[in-house]
Amino acid sequence: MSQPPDPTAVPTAVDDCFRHDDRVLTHEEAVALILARVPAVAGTERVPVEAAVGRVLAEDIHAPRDVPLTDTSAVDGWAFAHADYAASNRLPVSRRIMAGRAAPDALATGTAARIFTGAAMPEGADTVAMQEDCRAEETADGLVVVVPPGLRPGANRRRAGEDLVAGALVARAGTGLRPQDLAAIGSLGLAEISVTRRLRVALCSTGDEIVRPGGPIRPGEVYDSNHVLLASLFSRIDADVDDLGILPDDAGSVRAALATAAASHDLVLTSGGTSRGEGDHVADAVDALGHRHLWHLAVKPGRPLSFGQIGDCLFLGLPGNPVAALVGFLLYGQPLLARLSGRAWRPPVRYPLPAAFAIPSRKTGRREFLRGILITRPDGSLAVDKYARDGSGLITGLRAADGLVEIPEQATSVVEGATVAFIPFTEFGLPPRQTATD
Ligand SMILES: Nc1nc2c(c(=O)[nH]1)N[C@H]1C(S)=C(S)[C@@H](COP(=O)(O)OP(=O)(O)OC[C@H]3O[C@@H](n4cnc5c(N)ncnc54)[C@H](O)[C@@H]3O)O[C@H]1N2
Ligand code: MOO
Repeated sequence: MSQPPDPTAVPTAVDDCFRHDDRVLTHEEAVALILARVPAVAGTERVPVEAAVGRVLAEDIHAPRDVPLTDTSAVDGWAFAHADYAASNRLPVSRRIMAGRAAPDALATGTAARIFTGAAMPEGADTVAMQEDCRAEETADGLVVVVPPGLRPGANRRRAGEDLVAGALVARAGTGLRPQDLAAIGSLGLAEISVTRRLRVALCSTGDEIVRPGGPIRPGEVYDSNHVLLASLFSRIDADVDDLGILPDDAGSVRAALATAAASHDLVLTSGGTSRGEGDHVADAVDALGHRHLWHLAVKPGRPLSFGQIGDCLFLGLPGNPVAALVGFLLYGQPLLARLSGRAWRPPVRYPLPAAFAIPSRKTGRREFLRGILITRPDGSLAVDKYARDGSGLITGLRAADGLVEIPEQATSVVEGATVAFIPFTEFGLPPRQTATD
């Protein structure tokens, strides 16, 4: 059993008010502690805008000009001054304006311009009629367009700057860049932006019983599914990941591996070896080399999750049970990684849904995250069921689930039909379930 660390070993940068040596933290306390403790890495780099998805913006971006640059037509049709149309809905066509041409001269009063989607509106025109609604007539004096009544002033016109106004703050430093953010930045004409540097993460599994897939397995051994899980999660995250392999249940080896890893990484992430078994040396190694800021949560699964630091390198120790490893990563690893990469973080959205299950009685005092399966009821409304078996070793339940159902600490039971909080896995950036069923 690990002892609380010597307070004198606390790094000077660490604020002692966050020490929680002698009690189990709640979910909220643990997230708050992680957010308070984790500094953003220093260092930025410039990258092409189209290669920046998932990166964290390191500069504020202002619009250097209006988008769109000028008033443009939103449809193929005819452009005119609404005042002229109000006087007569038969307008001689005086010109033709294609998209991509320089801003045309002012439109002659009392006439219409043939115009196409995206073309700059001529000065004097403020309204566009869709071609499907109009009739073009050849007359002795040339082409005339007959526009139906009822068009409001400004119809089918896109205003200059209606998407982004020159000078506006388009994206703040700390934004996690999505394709639509990059489209906005591209619309400003920027080809490169500054982003925070990629994180350096070391990943390792622990335990003498763990073996890597691809080789033989003997009785008592377990294939290293957590490595597959975590490596896959990191493939979607802006980080360079080093695989440290499997640490044996040997105190000296674990300590040496963690010390070496901490010297060259921003984060060491382990799975297994966090609880109090005799072969569980990870926590002791972190205590000896650095400091644990939290261990033991009033949360199921994930109770023995630990978080700390070795020098400037952060440490997150996920429990070995695969369900606890994933839930721990999503609930605590994600805010940690967000903060470390300088990205703004918000708690995942909880959707209130009726429970399609019941829990007649439960142990209070800990928050529980169940595997939740969305179901559509006969009346078409949504509800959430729970995966039938709660075991923390069941990867099957993680695969069947669409997300997590959060049961609060004080709940003594859950009644079928009661509203529960459902967090879709998509809230954590995971893809939706797409299991082939036939
Ligand atoms: N006496 C107590 N025993 C346990 C406690 C406790 O508080 N007191 N907590 C239980 C809980 S909750 C969990 S979760 C586990 C976590 O234990 P560890 O983090 O120390 O993990 P291990 O003991 O190494 O392994 C637990 C379980 O997970 C399997 N495992 C481990 N690594 C992997 C991997 N890379 N891939 C797949 N599966 C893995 C391992 O074989 C074990 O079955 O402790 C409880 N016990
Ligand atoms: O983290 Mo353990 O059950 O809570 O698997």
